[in-house]
This record gives sequence, structure tokens and C-alpha cells, in this order.
Amino acid sequence: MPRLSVNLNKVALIRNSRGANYPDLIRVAMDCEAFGAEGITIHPRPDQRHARYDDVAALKEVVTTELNIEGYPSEEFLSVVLAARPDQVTLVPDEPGQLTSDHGWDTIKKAEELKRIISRLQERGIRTSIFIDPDRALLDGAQSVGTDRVEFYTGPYAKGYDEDREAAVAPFAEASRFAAELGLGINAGHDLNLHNLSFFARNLPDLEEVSIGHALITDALYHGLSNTIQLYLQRLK
Ligand SMILES: CC(=O)[C@@H](O)[C@H](O)COP(=O)(O)O
Ligand SMILES: NCC(=O)COP(=O)(O)O
Repeated sequence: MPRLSVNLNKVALIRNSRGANYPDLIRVAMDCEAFGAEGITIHPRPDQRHARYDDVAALKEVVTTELNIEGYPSEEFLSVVLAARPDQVTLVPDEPGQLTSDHGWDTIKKAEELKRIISRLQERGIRTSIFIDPDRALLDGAQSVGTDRVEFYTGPYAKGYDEDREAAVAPFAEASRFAAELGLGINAGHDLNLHNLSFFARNLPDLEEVSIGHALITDALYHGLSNTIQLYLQRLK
């Protein structure tokens, strides 16, 4: 069964909106784990409008499952993760100021840069993952830059789900089989929710981890955090 890593960016966004420390991101992370989450994710962006760079070390102190830090590999981001040594770093090719992530890496054009960054992270004992679209050539590129895992950008799957879920999942299922043949670990995330998650997981038997934030935190407003985490875990069975 894939691990559920809860992305706390939206909790941090609420915290930051009043300049005080509530909701307390660290407390929420510990509670998510107590409620059954198998990982905690944050994605600090250069403007730190939600997760901040100083959240990384603070989370590293308390997270007992798996800490996954996502982000664009600026020198500032790299110095933070190399110092804190989370379990996993997921590299995302976001432009500064981007509203949210909307595409994966061009692993062919950016091969040299990715290779250098990935080996710096791996030398510190950090598992690497790179955000990627489901495409064979890009997966070949991912293997050649030496990443441990890839994270499929699932925005297009979520968008296409209601119209034709078989067509929406097909490229991901195919890419997942190919990634497994290449020996790459497989994660996925972006816009996964209670409605589309179980079909996705069923069609990707090699899926190791999903990171889910926006929909999960929204659902928690209605069901509470503990119930919501249980609902997501059920979808992954
Ligand atoms: C890479 C990815 O898909 C997530 O980290 C996502 O970008 C988080 O979303 P927000 O920052 O928009 O909450
Ligand atoms: N890597 C994807 C992630 O962490 C959460 O994305 P979303 O569920 O907030 O769209």
C-alpha cells in the first residue's frame, strides 16, 4: 500500500496570515502522524508564503515517519535541506512566484544540473525524488541523472478524471510500469483527492508514496483531521 504523506503547506498558509504561531505546524505534523499519516511533506517556496525554510529543521526534530521536503533547488533551498537532512527531497522545477506546481522537469535539458544536485543530496544520505510528467524519454532522463525516485505530477490526471478516468490514468499506469523497469521508485502528487485517489492507486501497483495537501486540508474542515486521514488511508488500501 502506498504511504500517505500529508502536505502541510496550507496549514502554514493559515499560520502566516496572522503573523502568529497558530495553527502550530509542528503540533499539526505530530498530530497527523498520531492519526495515521505515514509521512509529512512541505514545499517551501522562495517567497515562503506558506511553508518557511525554518520549518524544515523544526519538522526534522519531531517527525518520526518520513519527512519529505519539496522545492526548487536554489542555493538557499539546498543549504537548508543539506543541513537538516530530511528523509527525502523532491526537486520541483517551479519558477519563483509560481502559484502552484504545474509541470515536471525536463530531465534531458536539465540533466547536468540535476545530476550535480542529486549527488550532493545523496552524499548527505538523503533520498531524492524528482517531479516529472509521465513520459518515457523523461523517465530515461531521470534514470540517467541518478535519482532514487520520481514523483508523477498528477494535475492532468485529476483534471481528466471526471470526463474519462481510464484515459486520464493510462499514461501514468504506462509510465509507472516503465519507471519500475528502470529501477526508479515511484511517488505521485498534486490535486489528488478523496474522489480520484483510489482509482489512481489501483492502477499503479508500484506506487510507493502519495503526497496530498490542498484537498486533504480542505476535507479536514468538514470531517476533522483525524477522520480525514483515515478516509485517505482507506482510499489507498
Ligand atoms: C510539487 C507539488 O505538487 C506540491 O508540492 C504542491 O506544489 C504543493 O502545492 P501548494 O504549494 O500549491 O500548496
Ligand atoms: N507533491 C504534491 C503535494 O505535496 C501536494 O499537492 P496538493 O495535494 O496540495 O495538490
